[in-house]
Order: sequence, then structure tokens, then C-alpha cells
Amino acid sequence: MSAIAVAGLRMRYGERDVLHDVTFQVEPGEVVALLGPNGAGKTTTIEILEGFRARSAGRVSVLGEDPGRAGEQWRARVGVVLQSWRDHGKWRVRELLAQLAAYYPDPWDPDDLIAAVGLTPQADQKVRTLSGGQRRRLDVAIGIVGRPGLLFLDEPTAGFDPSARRDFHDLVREFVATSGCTVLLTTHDLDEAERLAGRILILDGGRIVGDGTPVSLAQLVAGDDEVRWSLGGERFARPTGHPARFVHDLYREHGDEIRDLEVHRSSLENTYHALVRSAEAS
Ligand SMILES: Nc1ncnc2c1ncn2[C@@H]1O[C@H](COP(=O)(O)OP(=O)(O)OP(=O)(O)O)[C@@H](O)[C@H]1O
Repeated sequence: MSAIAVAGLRMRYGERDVLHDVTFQVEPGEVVALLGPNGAGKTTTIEILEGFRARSAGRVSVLGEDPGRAGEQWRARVGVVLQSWRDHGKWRVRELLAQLAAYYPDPWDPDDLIAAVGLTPQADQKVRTLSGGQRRRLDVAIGIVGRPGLLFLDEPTAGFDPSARRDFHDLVREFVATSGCTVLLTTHDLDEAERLAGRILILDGGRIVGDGTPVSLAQLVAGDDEVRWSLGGERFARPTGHPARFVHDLYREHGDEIRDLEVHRSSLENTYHALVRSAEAS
């Protein structure tokens, strides 16, 4: 059974449709990123899956249940990391996690969890005295305290500096590797999607316009790899779908006279822009 199965999902706010016939599945243990420009419908989609928003039409199953009707037991299996946990400033880190752990049947031990997210030195600090990055670690701890089978992360690193972002990515990767948890995250950050997710869904204007691994998505946009080299002082660049064959032929023709050889894989960024442009043109 898929961890998430969405078929024909529609969402209408007033007169406006913001999700049109969205269909996708996420298998257990997958880490999937939902990417898309502002207003694409990412937060709307994730909130419907979390059970925080009622959909207009379509079938949605999350861990085998309809999130619109599921009860407490289902909620205990679903972890949510919201854009930021602003309440509870007066609580101390350990106290807050111990309190939340009490709601779950099989929670993390608070001290083990605090160590896992790297907050041991701050365990007795009040939440409002934490830095932005430490707070985000606490957000993750709150999301996973009940040992969820599925974790939703909505723009998890918005506002992070580059080193806090890298630490956060390491934390999530390690958590996923050790727990086997399924993850659906939304992000604007292509690099983040590529680092964390094995699969990327591109949502634009309320429609899925791309679904695949970073590599398979790149292959959708033909001829995007580029080989660059110089020869006799002149620079050359050629697009190719078969860079290894191209380089082999180039070497056979020119041998050691080739200098500064580079192969540029088509980036997820190029693919993303091409898919969004072509979806908007149609
Ligand atoms: N409660 C609401 N009432 C009316 N329209 C809404 C509501 N929430 C979202 N929208 C509209 O639905 C569309 C999708 O919004 P959503 O927040 O899901 O997009 P998003 O992809 O998460 O965008 P962003 O990247 O900017 O966070 C937007 O045009 C937004 O203005």
C-alpha cells in the first residue's frame, strides 16, 4: 500500500481553482520533494494531506486513511513540521518534548531525541532563548517525537543561513536513513530538493508538471548536457544527450590536443525552469 495516494485532487477557494486534478503516489520509505513557484499550490496540497484543510474533490489516502476523517491514532503516526513553532516560548526544551511525548503510544525518549537533533547543550533552555537554527531543530524534534511513519516538512529551511541549512539536511538524512520514515517536503530550494529527495514532483498552477528523479526529470528536457573544451586556443561548447560517447569521439579525433575538458550535466535548475515555462506556455 502506498504511504500517500492522491487521485483527482481539486481545491477551489471561492471561484478560483488552485488545484486541478492532482494525482500522485508516494511509496513507503520514499523522500519526495514538492517543488513549485509561489502560489503553485504546495502548501494547500500538504495541508490537505495533513488533514488541516478540507479538499473540494478527489480521493486522498494517507497511511491508508482519509486525512479528512482520520482520528487520533492516525494523527499519532503522522509527523508535521510546520513553518515554525512559535508557541511555548516559556517552556524548556526537555520539558516541552517530554510533555508532547506523553501524547504518543511509542514516543522517543526526550533526552535521546534532544541528542539526536543536537540540542543537548540547550536542553534546559527556554524555547524563546534558542537561535533560529536551534529552534528549527526543535521543530524537527517536535515533528518526530511520536516516531511517525510519515513526516511532512513544509519549507523546512526557509530563512536559514547556508551552514544551518547544511546541518538541517544532515539531520533529516540521518533520521530518514535510521528510521525508514516516508517524507514529503515542500521547498523553493532546488538544491535542497536534490540533496534530500529521491524523487521530485513539480507543481505549477495547481498541476503536476514533472515527476521523477532529478536525473530522469533532466532527461525529459532533451540535449541538456554540455561538453566544453578548448583546442588550439579556441573554446568550444556542444550540447549532447551522450556526453561519454561525445568525449570518446572527440578524443579519437584530437587526442592530447584537447584542453580544459568539462562535462556539464543538465542541472535540476534548468529542468525546473524549462518544465515550468512549458507548462505556463500551454
Ligand atoms: N485560504 C485561502 N483562501 C483563498 N485563496 C487561498 C487560500 N490559501 C491559499 N490560497 C491561494 O491558493 C493558491 C495556492 O496557494 P499555496 O499557498 O498552496 O501555494 P504555495 O505553492 O504553497 O505557494 P508559496 O510557495 O508562495 O508558499 C494561491 O494563489 C493562494 O493565493
